[in-house]
Amino acid sequence: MKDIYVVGAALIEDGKILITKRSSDRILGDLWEFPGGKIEAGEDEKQALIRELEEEFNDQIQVGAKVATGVHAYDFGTIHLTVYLAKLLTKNFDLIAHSEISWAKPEELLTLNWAEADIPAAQALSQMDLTEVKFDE
Ligand SMILES: Nc1nc2c([nH]c(=O)n2[C@H]2C[C@H](O)[C@@H](COP(=O)(O)OP(=O)(O)OP(=O)(O)O)O2)c(=O)[nH]1
Repeated sequence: MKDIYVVGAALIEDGKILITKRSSDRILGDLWEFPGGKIEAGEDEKQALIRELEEEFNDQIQVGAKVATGVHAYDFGTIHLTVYLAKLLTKNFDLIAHSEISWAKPEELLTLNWAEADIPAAQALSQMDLTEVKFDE
C-alpha cells in the first residue's frame, strides 16, 4: 500500500483552533481536517506546510511545535498526518479546497467528525492550554 505523507496546521488564535471542512467532491469529503496537504519531493514538513497554506488560503504562517502524528490506512493509501501548531501572519482565507472554516475551542474538538488520521492531534489539542502557546518572533 502506498504511504502518503501529509502535514496539517493547527492555527491558533485567541485560544481557538482553525478547522477546515473538506469540500464534498474531494477524497474524504465533508470531514473536518487541518489545512495542509501532501509533502512534495525535496521539502521538509515545515516547508510543505508553508507552501500548502499559501496554495489553499493565500496566507502566510509561522510554524511552531509538533502536536502529533496520526496514521490511517485507506484503500487509496496509508495517510501519515503530522500536525504542527502555527500562527497566521495574514488572513486572506481564499478557500479553494474547503467548503467551510471555523474557529473551535479545545473542548469542542472531539465532538467533530474528523478524518481518521487527525484524531491523535485533535485529542492532544483538546487537552492543551492554548493561552500558553508561544511563537518566537
Ligand atoms: N490537508 C489535510 N489532508 C488530510 C488531513 N487528514 C487526512 O487524512 N488527510 C488526507 C486527505 C488527502 O488524502 C491527503 C492530503 O491530500 P491533499 O489535501 O493535499 O490533496 P487531495 O488528495 O485531496 O487532492 P490532490 O490535490 O492531491 O488532487 O491527506 C488533514 O488534516 N489535512
